[in-house]
Amino acid sequence: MITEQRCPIPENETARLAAVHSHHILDTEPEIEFDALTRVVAHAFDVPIAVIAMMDTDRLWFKSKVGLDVPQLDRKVAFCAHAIVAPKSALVIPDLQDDIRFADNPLVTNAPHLRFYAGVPLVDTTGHALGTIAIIDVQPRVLNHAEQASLLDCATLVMTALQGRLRASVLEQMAMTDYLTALPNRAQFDNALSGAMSRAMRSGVPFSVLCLDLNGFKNVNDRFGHAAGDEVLCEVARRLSGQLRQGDTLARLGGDEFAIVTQEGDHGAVAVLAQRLVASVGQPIMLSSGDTIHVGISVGIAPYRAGITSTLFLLDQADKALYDTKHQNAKLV
Ligand SMILES: Nc1nc2c(ncn2[C@@H]2O[C@H](COP(=O)(O)OP(=O)(O)OP(=O)(O)O)[C@@H](O)[C@H]2O)c(=O)[nH]1
Repeated sequence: MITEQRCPIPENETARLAAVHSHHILDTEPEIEFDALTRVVAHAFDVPIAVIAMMDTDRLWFKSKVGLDVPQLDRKVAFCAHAIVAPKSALVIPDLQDDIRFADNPLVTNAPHLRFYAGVPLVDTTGHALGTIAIIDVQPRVLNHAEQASLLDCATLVMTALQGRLRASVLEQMAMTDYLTALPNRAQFDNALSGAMSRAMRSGVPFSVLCLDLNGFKNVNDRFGHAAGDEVLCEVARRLSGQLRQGDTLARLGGDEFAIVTQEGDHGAVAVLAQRLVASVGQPIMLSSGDTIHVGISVGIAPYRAGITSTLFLLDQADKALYDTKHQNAKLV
């Protein structure tokens, strides 16, 4: 008879899950620092199975594993579900058959007939247990104090690697983001443009590049101050974003210059988009001081054509078109 399996849920489960997800590690590819550690642990403790696992909503997902050939387990049958409810200590079960919580667990009663489990919670700086590092055997075992201390040290090493990974991704995100508007910056725009160019050359997916520059922005700074100028740049960023479709990339290249990679390739359709962008930026902008100001924006368009292989060339074409537009607008004033 198969009994229904239940598992305890930590009190702070919502915050714990948010902490797990903040690491963006679930379903990622294997990484050498975690795989090396599970190999060392399996060897040092002389166990057939060692895992580094993250507890998701209803599954235990293995970031790294030795001796197991499944990518994840149902949370209800995972021993780790019991380990994470007590984040400050190791959970050591010398014989799973002798423990009422696990004696009817299908991993114990059926193949692979597990008998021993020791797991140390992986606790982040806010005290949330993200998962465990665990050793598992098909025979009962005893883990002495020195061995438990070693497994605790291994958990510290895993957390050090996880925090390093998180720091690297935060830094990478910062390096790709404009600090004022939170739009992609020039570096991220270049990546998006290269991606669009590769897709267009490989499978003919069309796209266009737009360069945009505010008109008379210097006056805003001069009349209302730099902080007001910053407010205008943020509002312009919001308005431009509001006109775009998912998959388009809007970036602030610097100062009052913006650029867009749009998946639209038809010149007529892109011209209509440009008109919408100009109209939306041209609406009055209310500053937090209560002042209302008007700024305009000029747009230059360069659609991708077969035979173009350089992103710089395309950007240059859009830039030239922008300055033609600026020149014409200036003559009209
Ligand atoms: N407030 C603010 N101003 C900035 C920022 N970066 C650049 N600027 C200012 O933006 C202005 C850009 O200069 P211009 O391109 O000549 O401004 P413009 O008056 O729009 O000139 P045209 O494009 O010829 O109409 C300069 O005064 C810069 O000091 C920023 O982050 N915040």
